[in-house]
Amino acid sequence: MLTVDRVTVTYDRTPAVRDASLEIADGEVLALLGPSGSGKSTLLRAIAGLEPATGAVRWDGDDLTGVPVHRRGFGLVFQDGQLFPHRDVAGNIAFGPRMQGMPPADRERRVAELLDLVGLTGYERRPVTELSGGEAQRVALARALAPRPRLLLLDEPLSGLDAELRESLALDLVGVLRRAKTTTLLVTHDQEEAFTLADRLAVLDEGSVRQSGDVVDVWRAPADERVARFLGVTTVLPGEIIDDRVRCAFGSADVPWCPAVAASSTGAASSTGAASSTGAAGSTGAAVTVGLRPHALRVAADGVPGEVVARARRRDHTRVTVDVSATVPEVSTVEAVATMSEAVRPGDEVRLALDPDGVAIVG
Ligand SMILES: Nc1ncnc2c1ncn2[C@@H]1O[C@H](COP(=O)(O)OP(=O)(O)OP(=O)(O)O)[C@@H](O)[C@H]1O
Repeated sequence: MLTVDRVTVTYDRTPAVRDASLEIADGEVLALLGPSGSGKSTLLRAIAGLEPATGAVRWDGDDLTGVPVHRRGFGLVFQDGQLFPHRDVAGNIAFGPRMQGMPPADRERRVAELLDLVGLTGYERRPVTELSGGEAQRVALARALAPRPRLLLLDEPLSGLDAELRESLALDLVGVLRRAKTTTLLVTHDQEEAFTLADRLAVLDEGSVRQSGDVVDVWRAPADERVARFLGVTTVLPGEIIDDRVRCAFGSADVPWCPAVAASSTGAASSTGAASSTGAAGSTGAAVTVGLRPHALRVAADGVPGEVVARARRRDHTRVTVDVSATVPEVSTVEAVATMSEAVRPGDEVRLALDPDGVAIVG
């Protein structure tokens, strides 16, 4: 298990990482997510031993302060793979095992095993200068995994690739990490990548870890508005928990996962009701802050009325900005979605229905 205990990294007296603490259990993938400049790479480099830091980095309780990079047993993959250009694919992958003193026949077997794992069987003799960007990143991953690191550190491993390749390689990477069962820290600024690959998330902002936890828990219950907005929430408004449901100006939704649901329960068994009825007699409403992602508000036949002020086509839906100030004065405009087939234009009157899937409870 990796333990990062109050790590601080300072450049020219300005802390780039402040008092950061996190843990990664064996076999788990943790995504370190945060905006550009939030300190993600700096923290990864401190864990690797590439950056002087205060605080402690421990593996299974052993303090690694003073342990040089190559003796930590960690594998590293950066954005641009950084393969050895003068070695072929096999030469790159066999490098770590050779340094560990593995005999040639075993090395050859290990190289073949890893090429199979990353889907590049038969690539042994290819010069790395002739690989595509995606192939090069696969080789970089195979090279990092070859010495069987106890921790894999991935710093934006897919961000140099185009969108389509990125998406397919992210799915491949999930398979590779699951099969290799390697404990992994993944640095990314891309939420989708974090969601595809990680078991847990840590959100870094201005050098501090704002929140960490199970991916879905953090997604549904961001710790504050800043984290919520970073995780795709575009509308924040007041709400109330009544029974198992959250109610806000756009309607109500089942949120059985919300801690405030348990807190507001009067103890009476409350089955998950069907309709958005008002609270049962005796139930008390607990005030909460509701966060809505664009897909929480869908253009529909019924719902809160508003006027479309902007529209942008996306790959699989249409994103609309809707002025709802006449009906929901606390939020003047909201981001919402329409299907591709709905011909929605600026100036159109639409209605917005609440989709529970895009609802978060903030704080
Ligand atoms: N070697 C350095 N010397 C001085 N300042 C640095 C150095 N490396 C990083 N910084 C500063 O530390 C802060 C955190 O940088 P870092 O690269 O860790 O952020 P990041 O979250 O990884 O960003 P990005 O997603 O853009 O890569 C930034 O303000 C950056 O300018």
